[in-house]
Amino acid sequence: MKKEPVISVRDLSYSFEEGEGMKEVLHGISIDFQPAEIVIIKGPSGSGKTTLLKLLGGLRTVQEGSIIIDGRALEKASKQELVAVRRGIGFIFQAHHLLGSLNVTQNVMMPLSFDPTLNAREARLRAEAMLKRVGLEDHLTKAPSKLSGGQKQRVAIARALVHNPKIILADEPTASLDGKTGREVVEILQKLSLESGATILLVTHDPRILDVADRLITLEDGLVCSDE
Ligand SMILES: Nc1ncnc2c1ncn2[C@@H]1O[C@H](COP(=O)(O)OP(=O)(O)OP(=O)(O)O)[C@@H](O)[C@H]1O
Repeated sequence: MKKEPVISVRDLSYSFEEGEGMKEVLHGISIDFQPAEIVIIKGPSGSGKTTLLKLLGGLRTVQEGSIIIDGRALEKASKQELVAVRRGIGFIFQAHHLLGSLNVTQNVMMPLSFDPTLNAREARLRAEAMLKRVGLEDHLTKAPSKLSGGQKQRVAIARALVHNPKIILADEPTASLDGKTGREVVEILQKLSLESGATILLVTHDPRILDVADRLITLEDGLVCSDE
């Protein structure tokens, strides 16, 4: 039996305003992503990787074509539905966007604040358990500014995964890290996705982490030029 894709993209095009006109940067992309797949999206600078990831995460509006996530078409979704889609996704970005005014555990608790079934104590215990899984049990009450780059990125991973998302979108998660630390961060991500069955889409230029992928997609000039 064929599995239902978690994300289905059809004939997706996207343009940015440029001067008086528009510049198309994605030209009719069609791809399916399956449950529990780890997919790396690579390609030259400017090929449209980040734009694609942002569209998939509901962070940009679909202009042309279709994106279906868990049966819901983003191009037809209301603002409220888009918020619900975004909350079901774990985002990890190069600049990890940790809040400096909150400690490590409080940062990881943030996505749980939308879950009405959890009280604050349960949310804290969940966040602490997640931080333990990424090896940060000794840093629970520290300010993010007191952590190394690799540790901050592990906090960002814990925060992205604490609400058990089915989809994790990561944009250059190892870009600011040295080779060894970058590798560790990606291996943690891989281990956690194997445990939870989440689909991971990871945009990267980092050749050292390509082997964690089940599937490698190359974008060039806004088109999928290989998918293997
Ligand atoms: N906010 C924006 N306004 C106008 N043009 C943009 C904007 N963001 C991206 N672009 C253009 O869209 C194209 C695709 O950009 P995108 O960031 O998706 O590429 P990328 O493959 O992720 O690049 P990189 O590897 O350098 O991050 C580029 O030509 C870029 O200049």
